[in-house]
Amino acid sequence: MMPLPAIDLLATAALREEVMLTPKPGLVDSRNNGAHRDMDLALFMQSITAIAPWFGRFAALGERCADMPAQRVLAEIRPTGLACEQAMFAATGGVNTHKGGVFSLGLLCAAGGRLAGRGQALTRRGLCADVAAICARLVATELAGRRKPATVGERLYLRHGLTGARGEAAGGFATVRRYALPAWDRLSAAGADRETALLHCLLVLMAHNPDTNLVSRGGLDGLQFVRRYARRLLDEGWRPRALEDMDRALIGRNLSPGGSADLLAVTAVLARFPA
Ligand SMILES: CC(C)(COP(=O)(O)OP(=O)(O)OC[C@H]1O[C@@H](n2cnc3c(N)ncnc32)[C@H](O[C@H]2O[C@H](COP(=O)(O)OP(=O)(O)OP(=O)(O)O)[C@@H](O)[C@H]2O)[C@@H]1O)[C@@H](O)C(=O)NCCC(=O)NCCS
Ligand SMILES: Nc1ncnc2[nH]cnc12
Repeated sequence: MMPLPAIDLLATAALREEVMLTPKPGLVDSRNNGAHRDMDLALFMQSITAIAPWFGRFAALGERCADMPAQRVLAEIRPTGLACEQAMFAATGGVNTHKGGVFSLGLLCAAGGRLAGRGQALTRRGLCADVAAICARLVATELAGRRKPATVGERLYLRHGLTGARGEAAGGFATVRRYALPAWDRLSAAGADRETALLHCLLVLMAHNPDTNLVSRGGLDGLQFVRRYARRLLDEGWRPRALEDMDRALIGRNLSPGGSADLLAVTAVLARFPA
């Protein structure tokens, strides 16, 4: 059994694999820029190159915080997260390519460092439980307690009660664990190729994930449109051509499921580990 690459290398590889996966409805890929005027494949690759070294820092920080109570860890790693975000913005000329990806995958790398620091094997359950413990108070402290929203996510919480990336992390990536990973395991066991399994997982995520990007661009109707479309393809079966049709439909509505794209990268990392 080959030893697993370190979780920080898996996170970087997952971001590259996600953006190269094609055809992804509404998202940047090797075929087009989806519903985006301000970013393309080259910019995403520049963003990933800038972010990559920071995943190792998250993991090293996690190892140093291995014995710290989980609820204190976020304050320890947030400055690194914000610095990583700044490195991303410097590389992209201020375009938000991976803000959510930095948050979700940074937490996963920090959790991996904490488990390793405690001499524990990295498992899907252990990684997700530690992320949930680190983020347990995040929604209450950063969303519920805020009156003046500073970001899209905070505005959508006040307006619709959507918790976005924070809620997904506080739930230990529940959408990934309940829907995407079972789909991945089922397709992999059935012999599906990796690209087909990833595209299927993206549809599963789009069908279930309350993606704040979709709501900020198209309101709750936009989110519902994408969820229903994804569920129909999952029910009827899909071919790449059907995804190209869905891509045209989302572009026509300026809809981009960026949150689900991030969770696909989270799925690709967790899929490497035993349950
Ligand atoms: C904790 C923060 C990251 C929270 O930020 P915010 O208050 O903005 O909260 P969210 O709305 O939750 O959005 C953050 C990004 O997370 C992705 N996302 C959205 N919904 C979900 C979900 N349900 N589950 C998981 N992830 C979700 C999404 O990111 C992706 O989409 C962005 C690109 O799409 P685009 O439409 O282009 O976005 P914009 O440019 O903003 O819109 P346009 O102008 O183009 O129309 C890209 O970010 C993808 O990654 C959401 O955007 C933050 O406050 C924070 O703390 N950051 C610091 C990092 C940190 O703390 N790290 C510490 C842990 S190591
Ligand atoms: N491929 C992609 N296109 C648009 N937004 C994204 N956010 C993360 N991955 C993305």
